[in-house]
Amino acid sequence: MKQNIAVAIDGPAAAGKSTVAKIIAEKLTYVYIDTGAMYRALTYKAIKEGVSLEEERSLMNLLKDTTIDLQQSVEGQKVILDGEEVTLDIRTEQVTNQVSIVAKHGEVRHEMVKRQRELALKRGVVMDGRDIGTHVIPDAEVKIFLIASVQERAERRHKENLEKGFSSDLEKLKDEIRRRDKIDSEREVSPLLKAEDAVEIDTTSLSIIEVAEKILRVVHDKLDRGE
Ligand SMILES: Nc1ncnc2c1ncn2[C@@H]1O[C@H](COP(=O)(O)OP(=O)(O)O)[C@@H](O)[C@H]1O
Ligand SMILES: Nc1ccn([C@@H]2O[C@H](COP(=O)(O)OP(=O)(O)O)[C@@H](O)[C@H]2O)c(=O)n1
Repeated sequence: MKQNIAVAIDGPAAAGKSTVAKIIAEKLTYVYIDTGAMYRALTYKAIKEGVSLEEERSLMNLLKDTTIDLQQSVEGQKVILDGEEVTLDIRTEQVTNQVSIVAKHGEVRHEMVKRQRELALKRGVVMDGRDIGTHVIPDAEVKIFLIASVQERAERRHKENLEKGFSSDLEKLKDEIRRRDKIDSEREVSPLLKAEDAVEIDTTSLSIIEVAEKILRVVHDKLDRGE
């Protein structure tokens, strides 16, 4: 029976992917890989170095000299950019609102996908993003597509912001989520899409634990069948 499989979790912004991916990885003692953090890290560096986010060539020049490490720690996943921790820096509104522009570029995606596939090679991974089931690990044993209404997703982010002591505007969050979903879904290269063989879960009226339990059930069914 296969014990180390790949679990791919995709879906739009703030659907709950990273929250449940971390829980699933912990329960299975798998490695959690946040692919969004990789696009965010490149976006952060490009903004800091004044590189145009629209210019694919310049971004590729930057990316080829960039290391992005995802480290597991007791406090959660740390994102290390060129040896410096940027875990919190890549979550600012400025990065969030521009990351989808960087993620549109085909060559950037090609390089990121190459790095992500290397991380998934050994299996025993839970990877979340937008194109994991369709493109990064098309042969993932379990594929999940999480969705929730825009209202619910914006409310979740709003609550999260307020809890962190950040200022937050619900209407603005709704607009930003809609805008990012649109760019991610309409881009030419590996857009946000449910894989044909993915299990879709609408998390709008489900708790975090309920979502995690549903996914774990799919994983255990797969492991029990030994496929
Ligand atoms: N099922 C759920 N019910 C309520 N809140 C949730 C649920 N899933 C996630 N959240 C909260 O919503 C916010 C966004 O979740 P996150 O995992 O960051 O989404 P994503 O990785 O898809 O962008 C977080 O504050 C998280 O705690
Ligand atoms: N596999 C992935 C992961 C993220 N991304 C891009 O990176 C952005 C940030 O991803 P994220 O997972 O950190 O976003 P949140 O949903 O957590 O806000 C997305 O909006 C996409 O533009 C992508 O294109 N492909």
